[in-house]
Amino acid sequence: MEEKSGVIVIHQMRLHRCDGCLAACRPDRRVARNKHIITRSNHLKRARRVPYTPLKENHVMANMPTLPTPPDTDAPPMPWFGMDIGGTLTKLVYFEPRETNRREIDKETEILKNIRRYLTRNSAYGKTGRRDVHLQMDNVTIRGRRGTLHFIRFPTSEVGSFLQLARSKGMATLLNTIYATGGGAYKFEEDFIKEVNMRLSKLDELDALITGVQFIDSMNPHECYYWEPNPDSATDNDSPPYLEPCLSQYVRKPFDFSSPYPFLLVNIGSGVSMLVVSSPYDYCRVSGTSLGGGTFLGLCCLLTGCSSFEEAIALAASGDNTTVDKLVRDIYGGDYERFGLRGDLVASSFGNMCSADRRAKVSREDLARATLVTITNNIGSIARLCASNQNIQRVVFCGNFLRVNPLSMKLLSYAMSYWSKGALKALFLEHEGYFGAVGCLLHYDSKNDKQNCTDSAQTDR
Ligand SMILES: Nc1ncnc2c1ncn2[C@@H]1O[C@H](COP(=O)(O)OP(=O)(O)O)[C@@H](O)[C@H]1O
Ligand SMILES: CC(C)(COP(=O)(O)O)[C@@H](O)C(=O)NCCC(=O)O
Repeated sequence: MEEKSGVIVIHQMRLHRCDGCLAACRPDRRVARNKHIITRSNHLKRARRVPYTPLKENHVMANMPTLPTPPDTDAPPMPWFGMDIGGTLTKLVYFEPRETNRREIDKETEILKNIRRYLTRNSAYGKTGRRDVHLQMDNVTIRGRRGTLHFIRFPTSEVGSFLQLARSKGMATLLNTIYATGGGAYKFEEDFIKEVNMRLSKLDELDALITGVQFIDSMNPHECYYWEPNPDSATDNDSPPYLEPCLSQYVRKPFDFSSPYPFLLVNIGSGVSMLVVSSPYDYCRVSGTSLGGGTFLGLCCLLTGCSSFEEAIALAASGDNTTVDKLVRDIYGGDYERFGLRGDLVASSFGNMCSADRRAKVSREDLARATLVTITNNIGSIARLCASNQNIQRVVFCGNFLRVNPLSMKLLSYAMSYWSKGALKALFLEHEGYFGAVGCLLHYDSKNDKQNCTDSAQTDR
């Protein structure tokens, strides 16, 4: 750990970018492809910077007329997947090509057809797997192929069931390697080999995250957005920022993210990582906190007896944290004027729960709301400190904690703007928690398809 211009730097990592690792890489660059992939043993070392053409110049925006891109004839056979096995959720991104070329039609097996049909015709898989149909992206170009990205998630605790399903669908006969990231790519590596004879080619989760963010943003003009109080609504300046009268005034607006650098990327997954992204090819992790989405869900389950994230969010949406939290006015009887602390600000999260009387009266909804406000505000405070220490104005929040959670997004928007006196802007991304998996998909490499591996094994013999 070191201190740099007031910021505690815990793990400093530089984004590596090999010339060939991105989806739209040119065939003549592919020779250099795996040279710089960060492995487990070296991923904490600062990676060498390599020349790299920024994504925006390489990728075609979905809504713009494009010149036909010649298909990449060396590309691996379908199916193409990217996987992020996180602390709570596993994210799977599947690319479905729009057209199948003759070579593929000839080679397409019943197994591949069945897998395609199974993935794209369903939106639920077993009890817990879900396809986020609303996030589906049509007209995406990867390695010269046009197609659709499908976004699928399931709890990481169900990896075993996923492997059984993969085996029953015959996936291993088509693929022997999947690009994967997240802690689970290490933890479950052996299980993938044992259960389905599939190797995981592991990518660093923060590299994959940033690659995914840049790619999706370049493909989706509506990816980035922010929340702002509607100028037409009657402003209620007296309403505390964390209660409905204030929050209900916020409306969602698109943000033009075409010149984003530098920005702070705050990934709120089970835990939280904060990265300063200085250019398309340069980032470092400046901070993090263990109080993240996992903490919210864990505490909510303990305090309210709820059993899912959706239930916890629904409870929080109808609760009131002021019965649980001690406010400035509970301590001062009003504002703490000298330091500009309004009486309705939270002075001490859960501070009222020291009282047995108050505990006896508190509702599940109020406890859920206080948990959400506590976790969200803490992340907001750390993000704000990091951004101001680094002289950054744009703070981009992502991760599945923000899924179906406009309350936290509005709270973060309010906190960023209020505490920085309007200098900081909170931004959000539509594909919330899927960027790591997308980063993996973009790494898809012809070396790892079944055919090529078999060929090289034969050559070795
Ligand atoms: N269906 C869900 N089940 C569990 N947690 C969810 C769900 N949807 C959103 N979340 C929230 O998202 C967090 C996980 O976010 P994610 O970005 O997927 O991180 P990770 O990679 O650590 O799994 C959870 O801790 C929880 O707060
Ligand atoms: C270890 C992690 C990178 C794992 O990522 P996750 O599965 O939570 O998305 C993340 O949980 C994290 O950064 N935790 C905070 C550690 C800290 O800085 O205190």
